[in-house]
Amino acid sequence: MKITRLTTWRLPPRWMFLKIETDEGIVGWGEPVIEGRARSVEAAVDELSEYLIGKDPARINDLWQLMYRGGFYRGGPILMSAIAGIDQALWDIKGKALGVPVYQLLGGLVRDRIKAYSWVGGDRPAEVIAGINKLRAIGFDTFKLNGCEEMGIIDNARKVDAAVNTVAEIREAFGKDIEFGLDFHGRVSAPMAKVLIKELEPYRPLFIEEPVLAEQAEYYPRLAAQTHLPIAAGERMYSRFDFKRVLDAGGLAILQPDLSHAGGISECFKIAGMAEAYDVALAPHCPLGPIALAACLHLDFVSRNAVFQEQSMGIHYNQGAELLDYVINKDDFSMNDGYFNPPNKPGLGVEINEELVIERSKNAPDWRNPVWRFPDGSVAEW
Ligand SMILES: O=C(O)[C@H](O)[C@@H](O)[C@@H](O)[C@H](O)CO
Ligand SMILES: [Mg+2]
Repeated sequence: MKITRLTTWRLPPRWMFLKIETDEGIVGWGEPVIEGRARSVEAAVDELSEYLIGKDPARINDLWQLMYRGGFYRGGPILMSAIAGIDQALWDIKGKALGVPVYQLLGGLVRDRIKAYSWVGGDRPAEVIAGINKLRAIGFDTFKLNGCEEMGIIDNARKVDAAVNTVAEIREAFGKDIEFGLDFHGRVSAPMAKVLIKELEPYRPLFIEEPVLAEQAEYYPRLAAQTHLPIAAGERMYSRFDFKRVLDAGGLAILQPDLSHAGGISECFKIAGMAEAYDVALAPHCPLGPIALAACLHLDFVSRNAVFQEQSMGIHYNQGAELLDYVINKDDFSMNDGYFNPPNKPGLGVEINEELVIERSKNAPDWRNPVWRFPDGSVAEW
């Protein structure tokens, strides 16, 4: 079999789908994208296609190494997201050619279902509580919300109290009937993370995500030493070589590689094994679309240390399209009691409505995240 063509479509809400065609008619789908830099990743996929056209798609390991090492420069969000989407599509082709779901090619099921969690948008306590109630009604009992709004490098007690108050009101409203992670979203400096985490301890959130930015990873062990709360990070790390440093340094209880940013299934499968060796849990990051989610699920179903799976149904970013809008076999992604079942169809198990993809790509938004500024005019982390 030979790869004949790679085609990308940027799509609402902020996704990009890749189709890889072969001379035997088998097609693979992937989701290479960096939210807000879709056109850069699209250009990277086009450049990498020079290594792929005419090659055997079954040789995923060799093609991965060629894309990663062949261009001298490597790593980072753009190149690793392009490689990630291509890798997903190659695994899709391999599974379809052999007539088995990708998880079978990675050793088979390690569990029968995987718990899902859902984002709850909004920053006012009342909005968050209303959002949780809506999602509980469809079976979720585990959530993630922003831990705070923008936070100055050294900020005041009122800002800290506002963040803590939202959490206090959630616990007040739901007690321990629900669990929630708090995503600091990299908005918080190391000094303020110490203060915020201390004040949040009594409310026992399930985890604190990106308490500081990945480029401040040396603070993860220091923050972990001061708190009992599990610390999670990984969406802005892009390869085994990024993750090996944080695993060696310690401090992270949960790794959150994104299968559309960290080199795809091949790379994240290795990262999952590295994490298990350090007794670190795996919770793949996935605020994106259905192909990215399917790739995560295949990894969840072969990784004993996978604990819960992010998915974007109802996420505040999905303006203009919802998680399963482009999927024909929607039922395969329905949840029971807040759990996903294994994707059992050959390949990734996602049947894409290509006609709709082509149609909706005609007016794809060029999504950008908001740029926040402090009252003094300086740029704040979003
Ligand atoms: O945990 C999450 O889902 C992420 O922090 C998410 O909010 C961001 O990755 C967002 O997609 C960036 O545009
Ligand atoms: Mg996050």
